[in-house]
Amino acid sequence: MSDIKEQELVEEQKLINELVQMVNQKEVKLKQKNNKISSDVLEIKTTFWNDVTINMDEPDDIIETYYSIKQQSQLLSERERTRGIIDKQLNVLNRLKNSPYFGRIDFLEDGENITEKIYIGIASLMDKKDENFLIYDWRAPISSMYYDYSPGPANYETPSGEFNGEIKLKRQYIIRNAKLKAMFDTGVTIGDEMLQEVLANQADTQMKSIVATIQKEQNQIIRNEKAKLLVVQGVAGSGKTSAALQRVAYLLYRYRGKINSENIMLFSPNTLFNSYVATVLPELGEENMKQTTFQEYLNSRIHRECFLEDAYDQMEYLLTTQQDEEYETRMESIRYKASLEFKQLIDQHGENLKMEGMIFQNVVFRRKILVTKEEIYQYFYNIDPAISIPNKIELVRNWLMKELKKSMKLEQSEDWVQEEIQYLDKEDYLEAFNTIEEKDGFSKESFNDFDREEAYLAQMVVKQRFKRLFNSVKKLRFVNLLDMYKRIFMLENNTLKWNEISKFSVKSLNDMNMTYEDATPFVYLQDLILGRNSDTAIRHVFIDEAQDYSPFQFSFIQQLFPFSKMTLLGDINQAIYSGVTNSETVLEGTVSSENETETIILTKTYRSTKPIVEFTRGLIDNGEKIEAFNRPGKKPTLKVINDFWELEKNLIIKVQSLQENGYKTIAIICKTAKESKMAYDSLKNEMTVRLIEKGTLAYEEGTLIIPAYLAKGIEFDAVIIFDTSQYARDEERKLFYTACTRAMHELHLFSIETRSPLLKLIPEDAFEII
Ligand SMILES: Nc1ncnc2c1ncn2[C@@H]1O[C@H](COP(=O)(O)OP(=O)(O)OP(=O)(O)O)[C@@H](O)[C@H]1O
Repeated sequence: MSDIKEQELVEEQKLINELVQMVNQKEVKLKQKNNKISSDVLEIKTTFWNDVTINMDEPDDIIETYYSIKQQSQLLSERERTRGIIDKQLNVLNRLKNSPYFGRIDFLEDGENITEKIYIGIASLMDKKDENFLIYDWRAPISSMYYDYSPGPANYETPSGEFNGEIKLKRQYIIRNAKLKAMFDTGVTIGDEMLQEVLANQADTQMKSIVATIQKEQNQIIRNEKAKLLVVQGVAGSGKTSAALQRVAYLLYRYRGKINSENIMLFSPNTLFNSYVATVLPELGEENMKQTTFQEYLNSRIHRECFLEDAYDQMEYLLTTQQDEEYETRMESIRYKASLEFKQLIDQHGENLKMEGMIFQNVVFRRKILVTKEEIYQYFYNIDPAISIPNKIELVRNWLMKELKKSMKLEQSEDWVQEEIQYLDKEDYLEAFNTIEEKDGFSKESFNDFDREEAYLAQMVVKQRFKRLFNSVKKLRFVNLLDMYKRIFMLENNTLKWNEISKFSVKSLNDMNMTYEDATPFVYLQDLILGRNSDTAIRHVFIDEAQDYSPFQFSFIQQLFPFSKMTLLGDINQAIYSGVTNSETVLEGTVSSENETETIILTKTYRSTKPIVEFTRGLIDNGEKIEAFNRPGKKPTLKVINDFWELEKNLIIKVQSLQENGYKTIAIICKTAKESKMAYDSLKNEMTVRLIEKGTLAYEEGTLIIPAYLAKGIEFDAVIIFDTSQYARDEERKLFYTACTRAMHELHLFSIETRSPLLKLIPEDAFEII
């Protein structure tokens, strides 16, 4: 490093020290404020009832009491809220102490003669008087130039207008524990050196934030404010998930006061992924958005109708049951149920139901039909046809509740009630006695009292027994949704193989099995009939791994969040479901027809070393378009062995050598859960290894065995493909690609007897045969 740089290093370190000192001072002040608030909170809590005037004598007094309590509790919650904000600020200061900034641009604004040094960090820091920025938050408008421009002319937009000027210098820093470790002056993009440094690190069981090295095209995703629907199509490892999470942080900053983390929802591929990304936002001083998987959502909406197959079991079926005689029909069925045509058919069914065809269930109590389904049908269709189906259902419910109350009265004189009364506890009798006494006192004629007590007990017994029935009417269980869903398969339809699809669907529903492909259409019909369950509080929905959503599912999600903007992130080459079934995904065509849609394409990949990218790109169409980040590494290896036992031996040796090389997260990726379990059973006594299954919530460092479809979205230092010969069909190419692209530093493939025919797609010199 030149002398000037040495001098600059000294100056930068001096600045860091000053900033840390400033942060320390702010921290002390904030802590004092926090202590004061904590003692306030404690005091309010201990004196709460002393400071409240309670007087219940007159209505006016009651109102006054109410307001007095309300005032005190508001005071308490306001203090607690402030304490929460301070805790968050302390958390951010703590991070700034470790690394106050990571970037700098020297910007000369047009018309000015002083070049301003703009330091950029994970949060803003003001000077003592709170007048000037010492550090700018990476999300501030001015910071956008750091990501968008190289030295030279540049501009940035603020709500009050555009500012032009020139970037004289762009610099990046690596600061750890307040010590400057490295510093780079960068050119066109956020420097290669810095990225090299970051990407050479080991994979983590938790994703990291990328704010210091966001690339220009990723920045476009993060800061996009205009698109109602933003579609990001990016190759494996191009930073889609990273961009999504930094975008959440950006939106929380940009719309502070208007939206908070509760107004943002992320649909992620599985629960393992949820925990993988959980630390990114807190690392940036923000709270996590709401997060769910589509599967969890469906589970919450389908209660007791059927046994619901999940997406993972569907995948297992698709990958392991090709010889099943119904396999082809099911494929057709999956394809059709993914389409918007099927949605239209359900809409048509919904229209028909306005005039006829609703199916109800008898309301039954102790095997006695209280209201027949025909009576409910009559009542339903006697209501004004102009009223919507959900509103009519509401009216039916109210009517049924009244009918139940009538039946409850009649039931009290039935013999079974008398019988049950005899088995009541002493406590129940006492309760009856007390209630009657409290109500209007006992009379002198004890005989009459006895009758009253009996009547009360009868009422109590019947009420108790009717509770479940009331509850089920309240929950609209009298509507037979499942049968109405089955009816759809009796409608006329020109779809190819409709008869076969219908027969197959009805058969499995009759067996009380609901396939995954039926789940969304079923919930959609349910919403048409019972009323839509939309979430109007959500302002922004993110769908990661969007390639695995069908057009039907996407359209359904859009209706669930009517006031929300959407960001879809996906990679058509990782469309493992549609790859196997050849069904449409939302990323193909459907979304581009939406209004106010913007599409951003990412072709550069950051996860894997260059040799790994050169190997994996062979597996996909147009793979040559993928740009690898120039990170050196070893070529992937392939070893073909004779049998399972030899494979076991080889795996043990391979894992050992990877561990010796210092790799901490090593994944043995299998094609299915079945294969994973088999691999686990054979290896668990030979090494420390963990099996990842569909319900696994988190994983730790070490060696794990995982089915390819659960490894989606996450990454590992080294990946071992258990047996490539299992990926024999072209339909499994995307799954194979997804599995191989999980590797950051090393990729090793094994095959029993023969190698996968898919390997023919890869140039021989892209891997080493050992
Ligand atoms: N600008 C960046 N700076 C540093 N690291 C980055 C950057 N962009 C992406 N990465 C890293 O590249 C890896 C892949 O990123 P990410 O998981 O977000 O990609 P993805 O497109 O969602 O991948 P996939 O579709 O394969 O799941 C991560 O380790 C991430 O930290």
